[in-house]
Order: sequence, then C-alpha cells, then structure tokens
Amino acid sequence: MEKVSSWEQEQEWLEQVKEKLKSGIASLEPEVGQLKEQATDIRRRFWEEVTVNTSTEEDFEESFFTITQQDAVLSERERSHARKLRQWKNMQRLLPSPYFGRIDFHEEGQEAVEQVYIGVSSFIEEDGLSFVVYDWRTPIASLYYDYPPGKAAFDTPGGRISGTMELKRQYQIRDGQLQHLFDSSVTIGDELLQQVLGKGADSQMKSIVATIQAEQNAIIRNDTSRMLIVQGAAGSGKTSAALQRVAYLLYKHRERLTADQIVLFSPNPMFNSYVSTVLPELGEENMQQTTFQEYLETWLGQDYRIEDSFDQMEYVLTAQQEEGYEARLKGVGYKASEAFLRALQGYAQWLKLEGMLFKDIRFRDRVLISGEQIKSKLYSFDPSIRLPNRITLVQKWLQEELARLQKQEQGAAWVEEEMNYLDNDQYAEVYRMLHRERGVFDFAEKYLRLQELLVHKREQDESDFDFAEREEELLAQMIVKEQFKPLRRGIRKFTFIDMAGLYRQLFSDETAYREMTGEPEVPELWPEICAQTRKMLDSGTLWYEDATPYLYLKELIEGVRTNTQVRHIFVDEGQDYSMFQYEFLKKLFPRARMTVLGDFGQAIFTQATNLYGSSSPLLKLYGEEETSQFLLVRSYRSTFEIVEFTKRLLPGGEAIVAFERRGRKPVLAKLDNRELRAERIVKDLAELQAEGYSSIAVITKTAAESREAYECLTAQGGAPELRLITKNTPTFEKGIQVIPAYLAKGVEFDAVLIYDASPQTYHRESERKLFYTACTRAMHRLQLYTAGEWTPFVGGVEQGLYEQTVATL
Ligand SMILES: Nc1ncnc2c1ncn2[C@@H]1O[C@H](COP(=O)(O)OP(=O)(O)OP(=O)(O)O)[C@@H](O)[C@H]1O
Repeated sequence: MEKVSSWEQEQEWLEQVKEKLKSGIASLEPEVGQLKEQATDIRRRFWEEVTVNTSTEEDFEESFFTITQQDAVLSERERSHARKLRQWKNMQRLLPSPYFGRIDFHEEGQEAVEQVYIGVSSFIEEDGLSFVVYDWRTPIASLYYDYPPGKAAFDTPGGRISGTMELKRQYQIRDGQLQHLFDSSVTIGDELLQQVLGKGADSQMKSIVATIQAEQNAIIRNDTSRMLIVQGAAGSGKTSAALQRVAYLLYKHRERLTADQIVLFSPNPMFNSYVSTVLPELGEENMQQTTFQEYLETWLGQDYRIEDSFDQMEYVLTAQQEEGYEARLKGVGYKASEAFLRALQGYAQWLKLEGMLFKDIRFRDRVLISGEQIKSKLYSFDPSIRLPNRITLVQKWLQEELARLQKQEQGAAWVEEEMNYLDNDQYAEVYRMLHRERGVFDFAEKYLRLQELLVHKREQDESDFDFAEREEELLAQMIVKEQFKPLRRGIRKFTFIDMAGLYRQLFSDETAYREMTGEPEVPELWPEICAQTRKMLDSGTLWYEDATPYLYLKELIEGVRTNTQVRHIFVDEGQDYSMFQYEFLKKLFPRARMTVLGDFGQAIFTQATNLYGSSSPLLKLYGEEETSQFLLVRSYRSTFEIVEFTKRLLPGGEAIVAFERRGRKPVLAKLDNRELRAERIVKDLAELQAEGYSSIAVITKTAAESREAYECLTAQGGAPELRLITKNTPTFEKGIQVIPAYLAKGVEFDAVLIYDASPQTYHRESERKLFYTACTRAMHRLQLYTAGEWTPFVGGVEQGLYEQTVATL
C-alpha cells in the first residue's frame, strides 16, 4: 500500500475502501440470499425426501444413512451461510465508518512500514490475504491503545513483536464522510475523547472502541487470571471495560466461546436495558444478563417472600426511629460477614453428627414416615460419608419406602370409595392399559388352548384372567399413584428436610449457637437479632441479608447446584456483594472465570465488600496467585469541575484524576422553604432543557423522598415529561426523571439535581457514599438544593470549587 499522509490522500483512501466494501457486499449479496433460500429449502424438503422405513433392518439402515447424509449437507450449507452472512453484515456495518484509527508500524528487521487501519471488524481484500481494516481486537491493534508513537511492541500467539510506531492517527468518519482527523503524539486520543465525552447522555450505553484508554485495554485483554478485580472511581469506565472485554473474549475465543456462556450480574433490571445495545453495536450477540435477586427468587421464591436489596436499603435509610433498628443493622452486617460464613460451615459439620431436622412425610392426615425415622436413617449411615451424599442415600431410601407404602395403600378403604367418583377419562385410561395387557392374555389363552388340544385336558379356567378384578386393581393403583405424586416430587426436591427449622435453629440462643457452629464470638445485640430473625422466618418472609446464607446452608446440606456451561461471569457494581455472595457464585459456576468491577467509594449497601488492596477479602476467593487487581483512577464521565467537587466528598478521593473537559462549576442553591425549592427546581429544569440537555435526573435519597419530590415538583407546575422511577421501571428513557440514588447507580445523566442536600438527609457516615454516588451521575451539570442548611459533606469542600446562588427566584 502506498503511504497515505495528507487529508486529500486520506479522503481518497477512504473512497477506495468504501468502493472495496461496496463491491464486497455486492459480490456476497446474491450468495447470501441464495444460501438462505437453499438452507430453508433443504430444511423444508428434509422430511419429504427421507422416508423412514423400518420394515427390515436394511431398510432401516438405509433410511438412517440418508438422514445422516442430508444432515451433513445441510450443516455444511448452514455453516457456510453463517460465515458469509457474518462477513456481509460486517461489511455493511463498516460502510458508514470503516475505521477509526491508524498506526504505521515498522517492525524490527522488516523493510516496509505497515499501515494498519483499525475498525470495529476486520475487512480483508478479495484475495483473502491482505487486511484493508483490522478488527480492534486483533493483536496488532493493541498498539493503537497501548502506545504513543515511538518504540512499541505487541504480543501475538507466536511471541512478542517489537518495532517503532511512526504514526498514530484518529478519524471521525460519519455516513462515509471524513469529518476529522487527529495525529496524536502522546497516549491515544485526548482530542477524540474530548469530542466523544462532550456529547449528551443517552438512554443506552455506547461502545468506546475508538477511544479505549491504555489502562482500560489492560483489563479488556487480560486473559490469564482466573479472577480479575477492578476498583475504579465513579465514571472511570468499569462497565464500559467490562462490555468491551466480553466482545474481546468472544472474538479471541470465537471457536470455543459463545455469548450464552458469559453471564453479567447487573445491579438492577433497568441496567440490563441500559447496556443491552453495546455488544450488538460491535457485531456480537449479547451475553446473558441477570441480577442476584433473580437467582434468589428462582430457588427460594416458592417458599418465601424475599425482600430485595432495595427494600433493605429503604429500611436502612428511613427506619432509624423504629424499634429494633440497631439490631437489624448489626444483623445485616454479621450475616454478610466471613464469620457467619464460617459459622454455617461449622454448623454443617455439626449436623453431620447430630441435630438434623426432618419433616414428617404425611398423607391424608397420617404420618407415613416420621421425621424421627428419617433422622435415624440418616445417622445410621457411615458418618465419614459427606452430608449431601448421605442425604442422597436417604432420598433413595425414602423413594423405596414410598413405593412400598404406595402398594400397601392400594387396599385402603378410601381407595375403594374414591373409585366410585372416577371420571370417564380415568376409566378410559385404565381401559387402554387393560387393552395393552390383553395382548398378553390373548397369547396366554392361545397357548393354553394348544396345550388342551395336545393333552386333551383343560388345565386352567378362563376365570384366571379376571378382567373385573384386574380393572379394579389397576384403578386402585392409579388412584394411589396419583395421590402419592406430590410426595414423590417433594422427596425429589428435598422438602423432607426442615430447612426453615435448621436455619431458625441457629438463632435460638448464644450458647447453643457457639456449640453448633464452633464460632467463639457472636455479634452485639445477638438476642435481639435472633428474635427478629425468627419472627421474620415465621411470617414467611426472608430478609435480603438472610436469603443468601439460607441458600448456602441449603446447599451445604443438599449438595451444590452447579452450572458447568458458563465460562465467564462478570459482576458489575461488585462492591455491593457480600463475601457470602461471592463464595456462592464461585460454587455455582465452577468452570467460570470471574471479572469483578466496582467502586468501594460507592459502597452504599451494608453488606459491601472492599475490592482492592491486600486487605480485600476477595483475594482469598481464588487465591492471590490466580487473581489480578486493577485500579482505575481517571474519571471520564463528568467535567473537570464536577470531578474536582465530587472527589472531595470522599476520604481518599484525592487519588481520583479528572479528565480535562471543562464545564460549569457545580451550583449550590439554598432556598427558604420546600415550596420555594420546588419552584426553583422547576425553573432550573426548564432552563437546562432550553440549554439542550435532554437527560436530566432529580436524584433523591430514598424512594419515599422520590415520591415526595415528584408530588412537590408536579404541584409547582412540574416539567413536561417528568417521570417517577421506581425499582419496577423496566427501561431508561431520555427526559427528566425523579429517581432514588441507589437506582441511579451505574447510569449517567447530562444534568443531575440533588433534591435535598441538607444535613437532615445526608449526615451519617453511611450516607456519605450515597451522596457521592448521586453527585457522580452527572456528566455536564450538577446542581444541589437545600431548604435549610448544607450537609456537612458539602461543608468540607473548598468554596472556590462551586458557585452559590442567592435565594431569590
Ligand atoms: N475510553 C473511553 N472512551 C470514551 N468514553 C469513555 C471511555 N471510558 C469511559 N467512557 C465514558 O465514561 C462514562 C462512564 O463510563 P462507565 O459507566 O463505564 O463508568 P463506571 O466506572 O462503570 O462508572 P460508575 O462506577 O460511576 O457507574 C460513560 O459515558 C463512558 O462511555
């Protein structure tokens, strides 16, 4: 390729690339269309052409052979079709913007300098040999992200390649037109990044492939650690890095890894919709997405009402005055701790020898097998056998016992009575069964007649095949079997184990607790924690803090459920998960690698885990050797002014580095009362909209405060599309939202208005991070309001870092 250097040459080159793409698309088009037709056609004719003939063995073999052959043809066509279709789609996607970057690389020992154009996917010349555009995930493309011009190197499967990068260029190409071109001398992209970050917020997250930063690239491409932990300041690109990493892994391991082998745990369902367009934009399928709550519901939802983390949060934030508040908080902390995890493991050890609780298996108000019987059966097995294995033995024994009892039951009086009430369908079923058996009777009868002819003697009487009796027997069998079905299902699902009792038993008294668990310490206010927990369990509700431990205990006893298909799990907002939950995920996905991304500065839930540093308990999960930690300190979301303000809200926040994108300082507005505040906010919302900001959030501390704010703002005339967001809102939309801080986690808005920044709302240390989280959602504008004093957190910020407005409207 001739060296392209000037604007004109770049334009010319772009035209050439577009032409190549167009002709590539045109040449594939008929094939793609035709292949599609062919494949569906074969599918349609598949069964018409193959007549399955099983009359003789040869016929059967031939049919089998034809099917296999047809199937092979079809699979090959489908594979080829998928490949071509993918190529075709990639070219279509490249056409409006074929590349975003270029590096000129002079490899050591080589004559020529290679010009490497980088885009969202690779585009290869028709000869199949030379790359016109390199996929951003190819090894050579990492040069673009990792180095400024000068000495550079990249790793390939064949080893490290070193050389000199002679040029690094970025492009903005829209609708096939070259709009901007930047040559960078330092690390990539401040100019392009400026442009990208200066834009408005979207209701959907965007891909960042054109401007991935070196520190993010290291996370995206790390493919050696079992466990990858990323601690990153608000807006440092953790979620972005996670999503591009998924795309990278899917590309790198495209022969072995599919999107449904990757699971992302997100903070709430709304977040799922927020990130759902990034991967399709990159030409990949979306990974599976779920929330931890969904998982809990799946396994415990039938037995309990499970409180979710948001309701727990509301309680923590609003119920200070309620009786038992302190104890609940202590309980939340303890139940998320490693001490409690150990306690449950100790408890399971203890249960190996004594203390198991089983429920009676009851039938028609009678005890068929008592809990005591089950218990003695369990402890009659060799104690060296693991508890879950012994439970499986008990399960097997129970199934056998049940089969025996079922048979016994057939003679019971109630069965006869029941027979009189059978409906026609049930009779028909028995008739069918009898008919099937009749074949056997007929054969037996023929045989007897033959015997008779031979020995001239009738050996048995026809009454031996008493249909009426047989019918009755079958009916009785059917009735009992039907009624035993739930018992059988119950045994399969371990309902004979008194799980509620076992969990409840832990919260009886201190001495018993120590003895059962082997834990020397109990938390403060233990008697109250115990009483509260028992009361909740009895009412059929499982508090959020109890749900994971409950499930964990269940698994210690019943054996672990695992998913061996999944290869990668991603946990976003990882600081909000307890060690308990991590242990759980590790067990659940034994063959998966884990990527945890979070920010301890935004750890707003009581069960938070510190992710980073030598004191992070997460290091122990897979061991230090298998764990890599990354720290992201540069914040990209907010303007320089907003970051300089928000970083001072956090102890240790000085380490956060603001990106040089300038904007207005945060504005603090103090009003005389709530009505005036609402009036002022309504006015400011209108102004912000007039300035062109289309996504604006009024952020409150709690859901209760959100409702109040929504009502106050509406009473003051409101804003045209004011929306109240609750945990049940399924998707994000542009416009103006009133939203509690914990639901705004992970997302961003052009402008953020903190509804009430008074000390009444934010003063406890535990509210500091919530306040920080709320303020850091802002990209371009941040405004805070109070109808009284300022929260002490704002008091700690130097006055020069914000503007104050007077109380007048
Ligand atoms: N390299 C980048 N190029 C362009 N934009 C970026 C880059 N890194 C981050 N951003 C942008 O910064 C914003 C914040 O990114 P993201 O939401 O991934 O951060 P986060 O660390 O997950 O934030 P938080 O913890 O506050 O939720 C997004 O708008 C994202 O597009």
